[in-house]
Amino acid sequence: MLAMETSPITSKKVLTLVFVFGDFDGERRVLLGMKKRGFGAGYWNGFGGKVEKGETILEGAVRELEEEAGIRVSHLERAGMLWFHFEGDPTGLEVHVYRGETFEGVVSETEEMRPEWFSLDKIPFHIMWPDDQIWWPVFVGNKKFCGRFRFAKDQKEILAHDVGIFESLPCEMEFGSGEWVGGVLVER
Ligand SMILES: Nc1ncnc2c1[nH]c(=O)n2[C@H]1C[C@H](O)[C@@H](COP(=O)(O)OP(=O)(O)OP(=O)(O)O)O1
Repeated sequence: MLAMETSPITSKKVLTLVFVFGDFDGERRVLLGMKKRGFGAGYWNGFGGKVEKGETILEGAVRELEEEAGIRVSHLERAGMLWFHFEGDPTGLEVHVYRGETFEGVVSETEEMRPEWFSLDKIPFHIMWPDDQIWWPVFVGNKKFCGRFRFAKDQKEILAHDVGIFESLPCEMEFGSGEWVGGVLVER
């Protein structure tokens, strides 16, 4: 067991993260975007960002997808929640993960993201946030999940994490309490 926090979390930012899936002649692919600027630049990721005042988290997810990839989804399914804490930073990140299947519009490069479809057996984990490969199998397995990750100050090394599979969301897991189980996937 690893202690959950060594520096306290006193505030949080709420963010969204959207993955759109598609079938290409029987091959299942996911749309990822290369982040071109700002936080997470240089990583492939889903699409998303901060939820703005006056919008719901779902509305924020739909807006960010359109702003970053040029496409509009009519339905997003809630898939999971991720919490991130960087050593020494009192602001934690609460990320709401969604999956989409159908969309309108043409996938387009934007100022923030360069989108590309990836076959599910060729996900570029080595150029993604290091936590992604931990929760990804649960996510693509269509299970609802929640995960907590404590990163070192360098924002690269994961010091502790805890990922759980749940019947429904929100999950019975909290950001700032309990113990984080180092490197273990916990079925709850
Ligand atoms: N560790 C990790 N793994 C996977 N995905 C993420 C993280 N940390 C993250 O923040 N994310 C995701 C969550 C969001 O989708 C983006 C970050 O959003 P950001 O670019 O900061 O928000 P915007 O509102 O688009 O920012 P600006 O418009 O101010 O540039 O990464």
